[in-house]
Order: sequence, then structure tokens, then C-alpha cells
Amino acid sequence: MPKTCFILNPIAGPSRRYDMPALIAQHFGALEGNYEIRLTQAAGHAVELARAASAEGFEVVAAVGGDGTINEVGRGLLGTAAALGIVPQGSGNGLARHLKVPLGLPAALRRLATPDFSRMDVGTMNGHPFFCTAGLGFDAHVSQHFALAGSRGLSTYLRVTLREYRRYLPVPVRVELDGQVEETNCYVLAFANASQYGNNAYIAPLADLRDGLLDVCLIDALPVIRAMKVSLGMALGNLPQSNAAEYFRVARGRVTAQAPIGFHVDGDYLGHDIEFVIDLLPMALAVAV
Ligand SMILES: Nc1ncnc2c1ncn2[C@@H]1O[C@H](COP(=O)(O)OP(=O)(O)OP(=O)(O)O)[C@@H](O)[C@H]1O
Repeated sequence: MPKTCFILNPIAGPSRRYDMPALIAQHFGALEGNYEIRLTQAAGHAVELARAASAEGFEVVAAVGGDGTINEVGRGLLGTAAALGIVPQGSGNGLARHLKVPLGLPAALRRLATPDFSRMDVGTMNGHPFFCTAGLGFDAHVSQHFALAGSRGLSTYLRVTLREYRRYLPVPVRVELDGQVEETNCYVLAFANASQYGNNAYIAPLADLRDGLLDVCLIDALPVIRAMKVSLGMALGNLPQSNAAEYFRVARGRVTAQAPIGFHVDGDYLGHDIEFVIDLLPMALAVAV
């Protein structure tokens, strides 16, 4: 069993049904004194906690939460010797699902007790690291409004998505992908390191965490029939085979928008901007899953 520090986000995911410390003790009890649980106190805190845990010599620093918590822990671990572990406790759990981490808690903890160590690519958008997906447009707009909704969970997410769909307009953009230039509209421009947003919504089902490339999904407009095709394609994992979205596979990108456009990394809305630089750090993060 590697020396493991659990970083627990108490607000991630649906309501908590488990006594997490007791459950962790059940599986890591043999490691008495060799594992620790630390709770985040605010957004951003997990970055510091992860960096400190690595400096203290923990071999695995496990994010107990969803993709936002993983993003913070992963950022704290970049450039350190510790590996990212995952105990899926988020609403969507995109990276955990991609990596086939068991979603049930006992199974996830059992797996984390004897993990396989490997490495994965890390994307950056305007310098912000992302591990699962980042994007501009409607998905970021939904993240922004979801954060303001006052409640979390899948039903809130779907309600916000439907409401904002009626209001959202695409923005004209100039997209440069590995030197190829396209003038288009951006309804959604997603950069996927992993295959899904979470909840098995496959925005880029062929994305590979270890290929040194990002899968790019461009949707320039989303009238109702196409929205239905996109939703179905994401659910079935065959969006690239439909004619509802364009796909590219690149190491870097640059986007210039004609008006400020919202962006997210790993599902967290970060703001609006007009210039975006997207890059990839090959195999930059150690993972223990
Ligand atoms: N103690 C805390 N209080 C308030 N917010 C926190 C705290 N700790 C972490 N956060 C923030 O909670 C947000 C949501 O966490 P996370 O993304 O892990 O859960 P989720 O949104 O339910 O799951 P997913 O991203 O998989 O859908 C993160 O953006 C993180 O910054």
C-alpha cells in the first residue's frame, strides 16, 4: 500500500451518504499512521493541500470529489513526485469514468490500496491546466449558470442546460489548430484530453490520455434537430460519426473570438476572454488508479 493522503471536498457531488473517514479506515487501516485525510475549506484549497502532501512524502494524493477537485489536486501535484489517486465523489466524475475507476466507494478504495502507476497528458487553456476537458462556448456558459443555480446534481444541470439553450448565441471565431486556420462560429469548442464531460456524456469518445494530443470538437451552431443529434451522439458515444460536429486531433490551438466568450476547465467556469491559447504537457502527471 502506498503512503496515501486523501483530500476530501465536502461539497462535491450529490448529498453524502457515507462516513468517509470510517470507510477509508476500513480499507487503509493496515496503514495506520501511513495515511491521512484532509478536508478542503474553500475552492482552491486542494491545490495547496496536494502540494504540501507531496512535499511531506505521500506517494499518492487522492482527490475525493469530482473533476473540479481532481483539477485542484492535479495542479498541486504537477512537477512533484506524487501520483494522483481518485475516489469518485463528484456529480459527473468524467476523468474517473474515463480511467475506469470504480464508482462504488468500497471498490474504489480497494483499488486505490493497490494501484497501478502510470502517467497521463495534461492540457492547458490560457495557462490553466486541465486533466479531463476544457472548452469555450455553451458548455462554459452552462458551467457558469450551474454554479449560480443554488443546488447541484444532474437534475439541476439538465434544467440549467435547457433554460440556457433557449438564450445562447454562437460567437464568430478564428480557430488555429496545429497551424490550420478556420473562420467559423463557436457554439461549442471543446478540447478533450479525456473522452467525456462526466455522466457518460462523450464529447470526444476517441480521446486518449496518453497520445500527446487533444481531441477537438467544434459545433458551430445548434438548432433543435442538431441539438437532439448531439445529445444522442454524446450519450451513445458516436458523435464523431454523426454530421453534427467537426473533429480534429491536435497538440496546440489558438482561438480569437470577435466578442468575449466564456471558458471552463474541467467543468469549472473561469471567466470570459477573446484570446485563447491551448497547449499540451505530454505525460506531465503521475496517476495511481
Ligand atoms: N470546502 C469547499 N467549499 C466550497 N467549495 C469547495 C470546497 N472544496 C472544493 N470546492 C470547490 O467545489 C467545486 C466542485 O467540486 P467538484 O467539481 O469536485 O464536484 P462536482 O462538481 O460535484 O463533480 P464533477 O466536477 O465531477 O461534476 C470545485 O470547483 C472546488 O473548487
